[in-house]
Amino acid sequence: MTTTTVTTTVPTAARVVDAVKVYGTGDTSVRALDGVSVDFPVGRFTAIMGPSGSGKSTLMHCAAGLDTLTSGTAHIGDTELSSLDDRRLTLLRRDRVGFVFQAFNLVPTLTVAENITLPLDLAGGKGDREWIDALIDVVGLRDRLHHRPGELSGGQQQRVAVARAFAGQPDVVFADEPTGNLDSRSGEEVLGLLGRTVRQTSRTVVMVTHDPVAAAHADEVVFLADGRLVDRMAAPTADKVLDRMKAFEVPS
Ligand SMILES: Nc1ncnc2c1ncn2[C@@H]1O[C@H](COP(=O)(O)OP(=O)(O)OP(=O)(O)O)[C@@H](O)[C@H]1O
Repeated sequence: MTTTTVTTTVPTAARVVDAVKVYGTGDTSVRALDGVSVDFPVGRFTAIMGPSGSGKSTLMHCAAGLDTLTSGTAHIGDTELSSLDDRRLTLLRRDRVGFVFQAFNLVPTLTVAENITLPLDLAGGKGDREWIDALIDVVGLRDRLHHRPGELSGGQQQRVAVARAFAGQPDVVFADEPTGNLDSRSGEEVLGLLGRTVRQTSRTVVMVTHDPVAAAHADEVVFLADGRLVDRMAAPTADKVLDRMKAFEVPS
């Protein structure tokens, strides 16, 4: 009798391989990433954690094509980013990547509805109206569609930013400290929303955070220290993440 081993591999929405990023030259150079290989699977919510200066933002920026690696490769789906010229990289960021930043970055003169569809309007397309309609319900903003950002709470504004990030059905949404400007209750709402959007729509989120409570909303946490990937934790809880972070503080 023969046995067949079936291995199922989850496709990756984004990944970096042997990523090195050096800022500056000579004595003052900083090795912000020192040989990181990490993949962000499709349909998962991954948090990146680590002490201040460990390379979290650098990793996110390089993985998202906002910055370039010194060596190694960064991929969105099957596309290797360094193979793209500036124009194609801009199109890839526009069409296949969504962003949520700490500062909500909404356009104050546009309504909620207009802010959500802004990237699609700038791209000259209409997007998938059914998807956007469903998204408005996921983020709970149907009764605010004609309001302007200034008429919304911080948490509501970040929910608009989340809807905008997902509007074009990107391969991956990168969120950089998305709850950094929010009180804990609004932060919880936005994190719950990110988690729900991933689970209900099989989208992919990669989030940089300092906060163990925020990281606990993710499916998995990857830990950086001194520009290296040092650990991964599935099914995180705030306590487990906090314990792991405390270990970084122990002098070696
Ligand atoms: N543009 C830059 N020029 C020079 N050094 C930089 C630059 N950006 C980041 N660095 C350095 O690279 C290292 C990693 O920085 P990075 O911002 O990626 O870390 P981080 O983990 O996101 O930090 P934090 O949690 O404090 O935001 C740090 O030593 C930082 O000082």
